[in-house]
Amino acid sequence: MSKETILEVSGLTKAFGGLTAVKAVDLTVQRGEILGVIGPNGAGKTTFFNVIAGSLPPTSGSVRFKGNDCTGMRADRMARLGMTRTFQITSLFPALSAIDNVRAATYRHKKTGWAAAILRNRAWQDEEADVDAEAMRALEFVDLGKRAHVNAEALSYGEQRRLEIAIAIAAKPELLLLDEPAAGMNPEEGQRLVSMIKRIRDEGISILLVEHHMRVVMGVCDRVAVIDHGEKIAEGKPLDVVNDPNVVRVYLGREAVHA
Ligand SMILES: Nc1ncnc2c1ncn2[C@@H]1O[C@H](COP(=O)(O)OP(=O)(O)OP(=O)(O)O)[C@@H](O)[C@H]1O
Repeated sequence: MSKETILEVSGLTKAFGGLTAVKAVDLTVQRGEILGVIGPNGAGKTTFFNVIAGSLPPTSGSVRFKGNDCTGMRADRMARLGMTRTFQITSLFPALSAIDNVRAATYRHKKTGWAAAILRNRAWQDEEADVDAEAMRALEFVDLGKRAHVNAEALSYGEQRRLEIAIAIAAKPELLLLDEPAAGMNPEEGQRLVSMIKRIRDEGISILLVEHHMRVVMGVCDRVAVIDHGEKIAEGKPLDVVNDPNVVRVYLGREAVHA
């Protein structure tokens, strides 16, 4: 593994009974890059993402993060190592404010235990102030600073999706895994998302992005890997990949490659 490599996925395979959704996929993410994984409906993107993120155990293959074998490691342990993922909106607490949603997630990474929380000692108070400041910084980063005290259920769809990202970056990851962040977004929200993802990378966070929307992938990724029927069929710079005959063939008849 080169010293620039932050994530190395080797021979990753996931079978559900007789159906192999991910077939021996190799992939690396270099530190500081935005890598996109695309593919048509049912190609295996979500399964691939969930296996890397520790939400599904692989059938075979390995996932190494910063040189550590973290194959099948639970998401909370991965977060402590520096790799966080976004969850779908369903994981938000609807009746909690945006900032309390971020705080709730941040508590998982706190150093002081429950005893300190009961005693409300100095260490606990210091950490409370840190959590508040970090949560607000994360919200401001995704342009939700002014909506911090609005309940998650009252946020617009696009705002809820940005809140998911705030929750993931509040943990201060070195690698962020984004699960179809543009799903359901209108073009304006998609454009906003693209600049936000670039800003996150400019903070020094590497990004693996699984995404269906070609426009978002083209606008933001340094490199793209294409999955079809669970196999990686192409990999390279976005413009090279969309002109790859294999990719054109896979997308033809299903959706426009440049859409
Ligand atoms: N838990 C599961 N049990 C059985 N089959 C599954 C399961 N999850 C996914 N599959 C199957 O694995 C294949 C890949 O699905 P997956 O959701 O990973 O694709 P995808 O590329 O993310 O698709 P989409 O873009 O539509 O979300 C599909 O044939 C799907 O039906």
